[in-house]
Amino acid sequence: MSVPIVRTLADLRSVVAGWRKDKARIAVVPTMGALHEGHLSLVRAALARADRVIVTLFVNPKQFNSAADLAAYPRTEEEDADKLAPLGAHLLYVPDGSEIYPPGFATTVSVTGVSEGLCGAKRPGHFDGVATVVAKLFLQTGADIAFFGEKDLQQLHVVRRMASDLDLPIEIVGCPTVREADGLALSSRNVRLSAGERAIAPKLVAILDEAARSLSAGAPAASLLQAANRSILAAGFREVEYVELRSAADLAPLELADRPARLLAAAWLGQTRLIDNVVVQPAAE
Ligand SMILES: Nc1ncnc2c1ncn2[C@@H]1O[C@H](COP(=O)(O)OP(=O)(O)OP(=O)(O)O)[C@@H](O)[C@H]1O
Ligand SMILES: CC(C)(CO)[C@@H](O)C(=O)[O-]
Ligand code: BAL
Repeated sequence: MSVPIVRTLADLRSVVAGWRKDKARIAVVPTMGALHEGHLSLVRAALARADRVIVTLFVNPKQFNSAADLAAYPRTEEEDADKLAPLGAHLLYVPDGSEIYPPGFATTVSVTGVSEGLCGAKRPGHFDGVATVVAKLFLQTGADIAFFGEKDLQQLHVVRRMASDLDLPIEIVGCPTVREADGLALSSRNVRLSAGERAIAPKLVAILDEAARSLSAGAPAASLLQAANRSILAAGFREVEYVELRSAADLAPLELADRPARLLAAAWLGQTRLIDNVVVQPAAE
């Protein structure tokens, strides 16, 4: 069994119209391909909540911050389709670039507030690119429910805000981060890590986990986050972009883990930028 692939909006709409006649509940799982177990976990979650699951594969130029990163982004469409088929995903939508950004395209969806800070501060325009393409994918698929990974936690919050602000009739579901046995969060860009870098990479989450435990024990964030920053550099990362404690509800900055929180970080390992985040249990009163 293979998964059917459609490349045009007209074909997508004709498939979806048939499903709608049957009153099917439709899910979408947006991706940029190079699928791994993290993506597949989203597809499984979608299959459990919907009658039909569309996986989208579009390497969105508007969300990249460098031409080199865009050019180097892994593209493995055939293998991706092979991975999806046994799961039972119903459709792979691989839009031609002109289906997403036709000539003259001039609209940007821009979410303020939650897009600012963290990755938003380091990747100017990134979340505008994400919000714009996700809005289009929601409208093109007409899905009832969409699945996103918590590995990209700020992205999940941006998408939730966008869907709510624009009254898009779609439920947004966040799914837990899938990790390698040593803790490293699965990510399509991990293939770029050298063997030496791969050995260092899981130290990011280990340092975050240890800091999260101290925060849950009531330690104030400021000095702890500085120490975590130094530990990440000492582990062999080249640069730390941020290590921040944020409220789990809305990603507002926190100085103490006095409510459910997340500890988020982004750091460069050689030429690869890794992001991760961990749950921080609130400190007891
Ligand atoms: N390890 C993971 N666990 C759960 N979901 C994940 C994981 N990695 C990615 N996802 C989710 O898969 C969806 C598509 O992400 P994307 O295609 O960008 O993959 P990626 O691995 O995050 O790649 P990269 O960050 O290198 O671009 C997003 O909702 C993302 O949060
Ligand atoms: C949501 C997304 C598919 C939009 O291009 C991308 O940002 C991603 O893969 O996380
Ligand atoms: N997973 C988020 C996509 C990006 O880094 O552009």
